[in-house]
Amino acid sequence: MHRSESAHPLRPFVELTGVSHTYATGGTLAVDGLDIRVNEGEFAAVVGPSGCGKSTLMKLATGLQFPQAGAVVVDGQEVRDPVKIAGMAFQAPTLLPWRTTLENLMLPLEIVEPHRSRLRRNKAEYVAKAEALLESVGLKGAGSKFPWQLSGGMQQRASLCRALIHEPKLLMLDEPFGALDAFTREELWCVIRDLHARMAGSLTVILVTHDLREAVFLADRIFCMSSRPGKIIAEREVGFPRPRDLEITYTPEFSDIVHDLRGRIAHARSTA
Ligand SMILES: Nc1ncnc2c1ncn2[C@@H]1O[C@H](COP(=O)(O)OP(=O)(O)OP(=O)(O)O)[C@@H](O)[C@H]1O
Repeated sequence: MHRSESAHPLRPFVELTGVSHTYATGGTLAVDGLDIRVNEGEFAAVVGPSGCGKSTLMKLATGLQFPQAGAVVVDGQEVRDPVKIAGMAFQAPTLLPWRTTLENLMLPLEIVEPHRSRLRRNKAEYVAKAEALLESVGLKGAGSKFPWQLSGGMQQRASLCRALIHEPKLLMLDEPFGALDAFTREELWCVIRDLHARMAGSLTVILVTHDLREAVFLADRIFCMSSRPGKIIAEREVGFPRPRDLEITYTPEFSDIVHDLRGRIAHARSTA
């Protein structure tokens, strides 16, 4: 069933209202009058010209930066500290080279409560969970390897597992597949599609990407940002039913949406 047909009413999960943020270093006004609302369980994508403030939006939504104006609310709470219910994955997988893959996955559990207090007593249970996650992304048996023994695509899969190990309600993906070749990237689209589907409406995802095909394949809703200072200039629902197959990326309907988004970003760039 497509999410918009769900029997449950949509609940806003991430809400930024009238948000403006200037970085202290350099005094850059990164976003101004930014309004965005992502509903619980939704897969949202954010696209826009380079440097328009997409990563800033992610930092504001997760409490890594705080706005000078406007409100940031996640899961009904105003954001005042780093958001612990969020998992994050970035373009660089940022795995620690001196830890095995499994030990890298366990890292959030050493920090985030209630897992932190439970970890020592329930180690075997957590290790089993980490191994099951690795298996679900095609990395069965890779837990004992060090990150430098894995390919870039494998490292990014492991990094996705690390972002999910503490069962976050919110997954923030900032260009996670940007450094990968086209085939590996498409493989990972399917991995993330399946991870999101398995969470059955309990995992909200926000994906920042330059790849418009990626946004249209994965997202329920796409937000398009203006040039800096960034704000949302267009919002579009993607109605393809789920589960989606890579074949949809070759349909005229798919190309029409990509084309429309491309036009909006080109226009935003030219009016900067
Ligand atoms: N920590 C920081 N300190 C100072 N300025 C920053 C910082 N982070 C970002 N900026 C500035 O804020 C603006 C928006 O940056 P941001 O990284 O949010 O854009 P982006 O849309 O994610 O960029 P890209 O598409 O190139 O990844 C840029 O001008 C950038 O130089």
